[in-house]
Amino acid sequence: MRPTDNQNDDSCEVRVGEDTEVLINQNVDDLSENRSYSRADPNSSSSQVQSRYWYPAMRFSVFFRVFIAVDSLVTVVLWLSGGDSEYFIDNIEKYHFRQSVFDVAVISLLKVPLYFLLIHHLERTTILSFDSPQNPTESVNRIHKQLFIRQQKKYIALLCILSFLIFSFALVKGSFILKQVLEQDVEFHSIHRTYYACVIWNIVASVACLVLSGVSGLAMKKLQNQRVMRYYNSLGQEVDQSGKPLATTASLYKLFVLAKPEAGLIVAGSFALLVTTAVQTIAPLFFGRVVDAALKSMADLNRTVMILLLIYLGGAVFSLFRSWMFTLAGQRFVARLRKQLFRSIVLQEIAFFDVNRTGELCNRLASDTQEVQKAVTVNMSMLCRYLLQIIGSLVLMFYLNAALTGVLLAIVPVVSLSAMQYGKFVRKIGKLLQDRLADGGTVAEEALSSMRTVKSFSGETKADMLYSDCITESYKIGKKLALAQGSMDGLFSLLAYGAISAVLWYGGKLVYDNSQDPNTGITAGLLTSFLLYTLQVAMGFALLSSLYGDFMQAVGASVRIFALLDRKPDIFVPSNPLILSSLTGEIEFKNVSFTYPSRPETQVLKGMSFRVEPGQVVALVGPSGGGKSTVVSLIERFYDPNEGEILIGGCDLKLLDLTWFRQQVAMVSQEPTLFACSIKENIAYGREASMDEILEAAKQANAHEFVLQFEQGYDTLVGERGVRLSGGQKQRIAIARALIMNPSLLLLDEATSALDAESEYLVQEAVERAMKGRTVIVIAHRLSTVRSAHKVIVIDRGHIAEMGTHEELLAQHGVYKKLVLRQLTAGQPTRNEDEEKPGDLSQRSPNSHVEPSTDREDGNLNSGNSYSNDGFVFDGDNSVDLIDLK
Ligand SMILES: Nc1ncnc2c1ncn2[C@@H]1O[C@H](COP(=O)(O)OP(=O)(O)OP(=O)(O)O)[C@@H](O)[C@H]1O
Repeated sequence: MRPTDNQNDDSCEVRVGEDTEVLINQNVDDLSENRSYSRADPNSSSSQVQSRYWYPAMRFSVFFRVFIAVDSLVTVVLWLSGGDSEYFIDNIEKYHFRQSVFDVAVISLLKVPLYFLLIHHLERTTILSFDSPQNPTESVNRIHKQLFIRQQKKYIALLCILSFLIFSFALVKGSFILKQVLEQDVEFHSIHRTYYACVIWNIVASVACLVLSGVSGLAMKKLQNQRVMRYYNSLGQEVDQSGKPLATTASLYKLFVLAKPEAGLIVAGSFALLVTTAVQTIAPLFFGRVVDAALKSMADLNRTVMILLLIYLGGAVFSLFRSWMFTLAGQRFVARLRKQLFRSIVLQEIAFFDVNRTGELCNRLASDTQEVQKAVTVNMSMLCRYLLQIIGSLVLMFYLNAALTGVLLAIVPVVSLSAMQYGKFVRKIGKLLQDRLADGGTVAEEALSSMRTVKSFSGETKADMLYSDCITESYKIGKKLALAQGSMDGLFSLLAYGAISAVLWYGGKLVYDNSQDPNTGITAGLLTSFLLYTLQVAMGFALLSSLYGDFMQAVGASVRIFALLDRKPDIFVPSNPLILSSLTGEIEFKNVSFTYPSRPETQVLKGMSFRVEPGQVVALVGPSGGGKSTVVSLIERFYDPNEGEILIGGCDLKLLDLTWFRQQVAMVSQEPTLFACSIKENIAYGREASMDEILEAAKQANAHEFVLQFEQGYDTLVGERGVRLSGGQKQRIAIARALIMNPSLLLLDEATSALDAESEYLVQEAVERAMKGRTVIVIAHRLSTVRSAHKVIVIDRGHIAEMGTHEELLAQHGVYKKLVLRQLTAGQPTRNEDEEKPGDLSQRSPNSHVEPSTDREDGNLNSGNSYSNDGFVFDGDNSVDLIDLK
């Protein structure tokens, strides 16, 4: 951590509590609670880290303020609830010190702002008087410290005086009233009992305030130990001291904020829900009435059943409406959430995809979003419904028979506590199950998307076993979940039926009492209603308990969703990105070092420096794993270097507008990936293009001929990753895709894959055409490419081993010469010549050594001669027999 910048503006930001932010303006230059410094790594977007002190929400000043607010509320409620309105008005109009508490209420209302103000200033001056151990150079100077301490004392004194005055008043008033009560003064009319309570409460509260004011000085000192330093990057994300974003926490509240746009639908659904719940709550009452009516007369029975039917009809209409609104809200919510989540994922930096598996990310999009959707809509509606149903039923049960309800309620706490424990348990097992299922999903995704590789290695059984293992694991957890759920369901049933039996017994006794004496006990109809309510309450509790589990699962899913949603791409974005007037293709690597974030212990590039002039063709060669592709990835700015600079046209690549820059650059890789759409759409992937432009690009890339041979021409679908095209065809479409961008800088990873001679010739010709008039950086595998390059850079283990033209490097008798010799010695004709291809400047297999062919010495590797494709080695410093070219 390197402090660089003391924010010497006139404001000092002090974050107080979790969600309280206090901005204090002051004219003290050298004091700041809000400091910023740069991280050692300047490449991250979060390199500018700000630190702030946070004070806990549960602290003295908050407690004091809450107490004052509660005190005032209690006093006012006691005052307002004292007697009828006439008595109340009398107390104000004919105010009497010993008969009225009007003065107490007014004082308690007035003291709220006074206390709040004093407590606020006391806390503020205390905070300002603290030194900062984080940065002693920014500590408060002595004069200011004294000043703040003096102010702090002044506020404590004011608090004590205020509390003392209020206490004295309360005590005097209380004493007067007590004296009159004790002396049984004839002139004293006994006041309403809530007024007595008000006076007593006032005395107790004022004593408490006096004590709190007295200890406020001590409590304020504790603030210094309670404060916590928190760090934020320039995006406002909380980070640790090294600048890494902290894991996101999720809460149900955050989830509901996410569902805000659906508030209208949810409110409409909730209204319908209220009506349906009311219907369900009233219905049992009518069941009882039906029983009693049946015992009276047919007319009574018909009328009661008709009313019941009408009530049910209304309930059904609103039930339809409720279900429609909530389902619609859920669908809208999940669609939006998935879009947001996908956007957030695709915006992440490439390093993120090095460590996060595709299958897992797809799972977040599919199943986690589903869980969350269920929680905020369906589960939420069920929660409200069952809660209302339980409350409504209980109220009606009290109304029907309080004693019977008491019997039932004795069992409720046991059920609720078990439900909570059950929810926790289910949440834990549910999360495990989700994780295992996600693993299974990833394995399946991997296998299915690489079906050709799986089949060519006869890997069906292996893939099958891998997937089976994952599913078996999830099944084992599922078994536990089933047992837990089953046993808990059994326990709940036992409790519910136990409650019903108890109610039945006691209710039966009351019905029996009623049959003996109609003035006692209850009727059979009332018992029926009561039993139905009991069932309703028991069912409500049972369903609520399962909802708790669902909510907890949703919280688990939302933690993962928010971690993705809130994640800011860890790539530096300049506040004013630059767009150059033109991209000449001039590139300079200045002492660039790089380590992949996913493998921090291995430095891949070590202080690499080179220049590429505009219009040059630069070939990167070297042993496998040396770092050639990494150089290309850094130029594409998939990653930022850890040290050094990459200059594009003299400007730091990090300062350029990334979207603009990438539009000027095109990449053709060895094994290009096409998208599962038409050829036309694949060629125009980088930008909107007319059909003429597409045709022109395809012609340039030698693709036009073969595309026309397809029945559907440019509308032919290429299949997933272009699987319906041959290797050479895919490469030519990829070249067309690059050409249509008319890039100033072309990045090429020359194909080494086995193409037939004709196809290879066509690809090579297209590549050569594409290279004309552009700056090109090519990871070269062919001698012909290297020979025609303006500059050859030999990269070995992250260093530039050699640099120069082909001829210069050959003259050096170094790594490059070895490399060329290996290629030349690699072209041993094999028995099955038709299937084999020319050598490769960066292949590995330690194979044969043969006499160089004349064609190859000429650099003409595309003559149609066939050589062993893997007959060439360069693997670090492996020694091989060298044939001196001379
Ligand atoms: N995404 C990645 N995460 C971690 N390490 C990586 C990543 N990509 C490459 N590496 C490692 O970086 C080193 C250089 O790899 P790079 O692909 O740049 O070599 P290369 O010279 O292009 O090799 P090849 O010619 O075989 O393609 C290798 O050790 C490789 O394992």
